[in-house]
Amino acid sequence: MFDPIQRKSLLIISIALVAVWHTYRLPLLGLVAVVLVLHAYRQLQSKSKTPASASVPPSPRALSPSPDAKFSATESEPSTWATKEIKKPVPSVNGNPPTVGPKRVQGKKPAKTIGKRRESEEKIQPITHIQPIIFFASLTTTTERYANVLLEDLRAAAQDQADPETRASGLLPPQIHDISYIDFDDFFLSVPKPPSTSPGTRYVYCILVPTYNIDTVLNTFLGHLDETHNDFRIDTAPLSQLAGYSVFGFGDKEEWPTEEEGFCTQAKDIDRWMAKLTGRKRVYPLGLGDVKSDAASALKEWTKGLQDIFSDILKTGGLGEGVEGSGDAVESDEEDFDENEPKFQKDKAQTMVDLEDIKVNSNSAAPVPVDFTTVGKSVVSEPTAKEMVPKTSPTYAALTKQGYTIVGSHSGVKICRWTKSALRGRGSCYKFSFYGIRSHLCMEATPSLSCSNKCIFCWRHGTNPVGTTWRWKVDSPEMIFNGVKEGHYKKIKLMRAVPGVRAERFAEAMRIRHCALSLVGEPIFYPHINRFLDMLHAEHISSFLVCNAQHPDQLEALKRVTQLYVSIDASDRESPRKIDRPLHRDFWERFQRCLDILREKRHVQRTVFRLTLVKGFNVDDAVIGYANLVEKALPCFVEIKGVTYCGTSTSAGAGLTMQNVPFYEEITSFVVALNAELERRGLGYGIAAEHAHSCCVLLASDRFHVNGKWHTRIDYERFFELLEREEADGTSFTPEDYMRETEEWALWGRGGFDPNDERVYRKGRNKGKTIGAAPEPTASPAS
Ligand SMILES: Cc1cc2nc3c(=O)[nH]c(=O)nc-3n(C[C@H](O)[C@H](O)[C@H](O)COP(=O)(O)O)c2cc1C
Ligand code: SF4
Repeated sequence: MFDPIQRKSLLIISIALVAVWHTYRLPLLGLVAVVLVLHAYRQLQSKSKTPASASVPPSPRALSPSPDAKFSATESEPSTWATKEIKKPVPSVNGNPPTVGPKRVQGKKPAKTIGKRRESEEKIQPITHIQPIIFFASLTTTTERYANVLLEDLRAAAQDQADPETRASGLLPPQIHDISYIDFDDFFLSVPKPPSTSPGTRYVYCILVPTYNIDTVLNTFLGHLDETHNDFRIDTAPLSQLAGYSVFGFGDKEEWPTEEEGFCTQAKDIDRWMAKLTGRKRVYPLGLGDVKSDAASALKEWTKGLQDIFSDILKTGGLGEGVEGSGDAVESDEEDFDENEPKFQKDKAQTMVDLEDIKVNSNSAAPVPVDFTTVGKSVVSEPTAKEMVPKTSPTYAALTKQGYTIVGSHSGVKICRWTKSALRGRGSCYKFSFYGIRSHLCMEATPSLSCSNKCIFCWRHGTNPVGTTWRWKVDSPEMIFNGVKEGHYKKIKLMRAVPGVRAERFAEAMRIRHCALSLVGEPIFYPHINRFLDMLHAEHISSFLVCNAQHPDQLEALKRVTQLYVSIDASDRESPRKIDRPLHRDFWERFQRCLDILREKRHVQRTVFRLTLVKGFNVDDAVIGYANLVEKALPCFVEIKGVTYCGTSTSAGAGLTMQNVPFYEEITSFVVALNAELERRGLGYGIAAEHAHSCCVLLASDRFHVNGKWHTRIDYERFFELLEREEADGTSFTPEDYMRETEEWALWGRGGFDPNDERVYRKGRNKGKTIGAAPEPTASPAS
């Protein structure tokens, strides 16, 4: 067959192959083994998926006779997209809806990227129309009745917008569905597609439900939501294409007085599941109505809030950034949106820059130093003056990172943790117990981020500018006033998506009632503070102004405020050096002059000493010293509060640790001793109220003890009436003219927690120890 030459060639090739084999056989065998193992592994894996899918919990509707799922998880085509007629509920034996079937998920497993794809689709397709869809469940027709009221209201709102000019966008007439008669998969497994003629239409689910502690369709519905979220084959947020959702619950407070006892629990659960399924698209907070009292009015308010949000969405094309809520059905109520949590602390060391430390470019015109403590009333901003907090400065970055909204160049606003707490029905700050300030109606702001002290316990220290003179550009009070309000409302609006926010409180919060001028810095540092106060009062916003007793001229010139505070952190000349670390060399003289001014003002303004006790610094043997100060200024009130530990390097550098935070028992012992000393001197004070949660106690002058009762609260409307009368005809008034009786629960010995609020204990805290326990080691001083 082969000639000798060919045979020889073949032999050489064979020998060469054998040689190659011997050289490379080990790596080759290894490669083959790896390929075989990988193949076997894949086979095994695909087999093991079958039992896993079988382990998905059976649908609660598994016994239902109608198994026709209309949509697969990847394709959603509504079968009945026209408004459905409401069918009368047909009572069922076990409450299960007769028409709904087991969830059938067809096709491939939708990858989690579907959500992302949808998001990108959303971006491409701007929202032009909002289509509200009302879902309700009702066994004894109450909720159905209210659902029809909502239907009419939304229909009227859509009608109002039916202007030919605005037809290109707007609110569409609502649709309504009885939860008992829909196929859940049509609406709660995926979102109906917008009509092809109007691809910018997006749906908002408005869900109205009662609560039943017996088995009803609501259990089935909740089961579906749970199952949809937990079905591994379905995107965890398959309803994220909605423009949003909101839930309103009806319950009976006579039988289930509190949420802990079961009031509206199923509405709360549905709200949480919907947060998960929509990817946290709660457009408006959960509304709750008691069918025996306020259901109609609460629903009206909720409806109005919804309509406002619809307008916002149509204007802005979406929900905005929102405040993240976990939406976790179980855990979300545990969330703490405390921006003041020490989570920022670790970055502080890097961002600690005092404005004084920032070098001014030597080529630029240096700001003209104006000694603000001697400056005349009409301050004109130097054209060459620098901005106090320029947008490019590290101070700006640090403050905004901490949640401040910087307004103009030297003012700021921030919503405090108590405002958030009150929005969630969890209690207000101590100023509610003592003076009736409801925290969700309170704006915390300052027209001057600069301060003339460097207090060791100021948790903002290092991020706020300091200085003894105003040498910056001055913004107009109008600009500051409008800016802080806008900043505040924007922050409040972001709270609407936070789990647990109450619809009624959210609605109330959209009208500021109080302004705590105490955020950071020194408000009377601002040259136009009086004009700023006029603006607050003109809108019936009460003013609580805190100053640090370092600016006597400004204090003297200050017009009426609702309540005037002076921070007192030391009882003798030496302590302030260690605690407040004032920048003024004549700080003690300034302080003494401020006390004299306060004494003069005490029959015109409500004057308050705020004592912050720092164990080891200003508590021991300080009672006599503080009593001397009280005797000098005779303030209307003395607030005594334990320092809150902030853990900054500044405080640590000053030797402040958790050991310096006094226990509540230590505060109360101090208060009792101070009170005894004031009594011994015949000054006429008594212990009026307490807020144990904030480690705060209130001593009050007997002027506010009338007919055997403390009157530490404020009648705000009366204050504004008197103020307007004074402005009109010069009739002066005194602090006693607008006092109100203190609530029983706030009195000394009662703890000071409003029984109408929900008490939330942090994990691991002993409920029984709250009164008399150490304060939370957070960096959030109630201002
Ligand atoms: C058997 C029964 C159980 C109820 N359970 C609760 C409950 O746990 N929590 C609650 O807030 N209200 C509860 N309610 C009150 C109803 O939620 C309330 O009456 C509601 O308006 C009923 O709405 P509907 O007429 O639309 O069915 C219950 C009522 C009944 C009759
Ligand atoms: S802590 Fe201060 S800012 Fe916050 S609610 Fe109370 S008074 Fe207002």
